[in-house]
Amino acid sequence: KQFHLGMFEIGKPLGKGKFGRVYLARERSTNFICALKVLHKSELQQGKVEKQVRREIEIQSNLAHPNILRLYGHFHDTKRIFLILEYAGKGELYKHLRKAQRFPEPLAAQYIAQMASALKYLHGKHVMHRDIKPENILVGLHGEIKISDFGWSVHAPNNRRNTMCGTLDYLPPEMIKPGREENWYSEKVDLWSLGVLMFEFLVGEAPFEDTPVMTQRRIARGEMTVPGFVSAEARDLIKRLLVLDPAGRIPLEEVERHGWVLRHCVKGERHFQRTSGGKES
Ligand SMILES: COc1cccc(-c2nc(Nc3cc(C)[nH]n3)cc3ccccc23)c1
Repeated sequence: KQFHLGMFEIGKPLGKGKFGRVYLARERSTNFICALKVLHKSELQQGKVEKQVRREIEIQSNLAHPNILRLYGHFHDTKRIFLILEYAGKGELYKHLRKAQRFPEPLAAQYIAQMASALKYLHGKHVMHRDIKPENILVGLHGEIKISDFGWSVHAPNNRRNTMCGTLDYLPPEMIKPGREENWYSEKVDLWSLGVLMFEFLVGEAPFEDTPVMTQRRIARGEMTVPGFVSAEARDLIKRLLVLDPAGRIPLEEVERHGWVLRHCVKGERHFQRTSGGKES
């Protein structure tokens, strides 16, 4: 299907990410609501991220999962690239996390179950995200979460060296310590990040948060303490994800049937549950 700008009625700007602005949009012929991400080719060239954007488009357009933001299509004009993305009505998860400071365990467990389901789907296609963090997760109208921003995802294995920018908090030890780079590109990196995400949901800050040098050292040694208010079952799952040896991390199938997750998640639909007083799905 060929898309072009004239097909869309552009609505309010939703916000701007690192390399582009996002607008609410409606496709005229179908009245379909979506989010239009506008990237300026010049900015991408300066940031040397054209390849990353091409990869994001190639990977995300082939994915269809309720907890992964859909990329319906893309088009470009002389100056800009446009991504036609699924619209997630409740915006960025990290804003909800900051506002709430930390999530109640039942809500955190539902989010972790949805993440595990999405990661299982991704890993089944030999795609790993490699940049799981609250900033890259959006919230849909019914409270379901959607992984977005596949800029760092790759088809395993991949031997591109990636200059990391942004927070170190979510990096697994195998990407901190030099050597044995084949570990860099196993899907197990997403399991570590899932553990960091779970900790941040429950505690309100990342487990190894510190100065950059100290963060790297604490990650490499797996030095973190889980506060007392975190339940024993949640602590158990965090400890099974934040394992230095990638091979020792609990597999996603076991995350989904861990006591802490099962206790808070109703059987059946994993990608969303009504939490605010709605009927159980
Ligand atoms: C930096 O803040 C940004 C940046 C980009 C988008 C939002 C934002 N996005 C969405 N939904 C989206 C975004 C995409 C790609 N699909 N669905 C909803 C919101 C609601 C309130 C405020 C902000 C929102 C924020």
